Amino acid sequence: MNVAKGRVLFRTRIKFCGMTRPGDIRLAGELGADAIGLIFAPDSSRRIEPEQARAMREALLPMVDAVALFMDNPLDDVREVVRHVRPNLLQFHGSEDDAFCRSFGVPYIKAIPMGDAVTQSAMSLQAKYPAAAGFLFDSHGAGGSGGSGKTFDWSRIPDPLEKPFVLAGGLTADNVFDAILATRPWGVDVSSGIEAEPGVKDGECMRRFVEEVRRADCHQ
Ligand SMILES: O=C(O)c1ccccc1NCC(=O)[C@H](O)[C@H](O)COP(=O)(O)O
Repeated sequence: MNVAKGRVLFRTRIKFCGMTRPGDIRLAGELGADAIGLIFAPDSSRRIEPEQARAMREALLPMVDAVALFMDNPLDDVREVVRHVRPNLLQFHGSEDDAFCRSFGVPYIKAIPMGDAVTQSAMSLQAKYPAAAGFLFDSHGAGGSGGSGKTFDWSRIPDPLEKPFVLAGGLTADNVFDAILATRPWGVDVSSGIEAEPGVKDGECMRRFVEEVRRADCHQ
């Protein structure tokens, strides 16, 4: 049991992002991932179309969430995905404001860029996104894409946060143990670190990643 900053954390959630193949989605569930990310950001090399996503959603095992990821997509894009894919959670990675993100009637998390010299305080983030279910701290700079495979300085994560946060950016089986002990996140998110190539996941990397998260959770 991890107690960090007065919070009792029993299990670090795992999101495998940038899934493009049904077999990878099924394996993610079998290995113990809590969520899979489907990317609809216009310029992503991992982008899929709503029709593909709908079929892939059927590969999801019970009790595994589908997260739909957007980056300044038009309103109708998001509406189409919400209607046809029925995601459990939305992730907004661009300049979307709280009113836009909350308007779809689905819980959302907001990606926060940590690649710039200055980051926002916990208080300002919570004031800016009052309806967010949580934040995802990632290594991109303002306006940048995710899925970079690069880490950021984990000591810069705003604290104290009232909302749960997910740590992302360059995580792998080789650094996720240290990342969890350093930041005690609600969850961890990975894309490049479990891939053979963009969008093509590697089962052994996925398995090792989950194993290392579990090892961190058992660490006193
Ligand atoms: O992954 C992408 O291709 C992507 C493109 C544009 C906006 C966001 C994107 N991904 C966001 C994610 O949540 C990634 O999982 C996150 O950035 C971590 O990626 P990685 O550093 O490759 O593990």
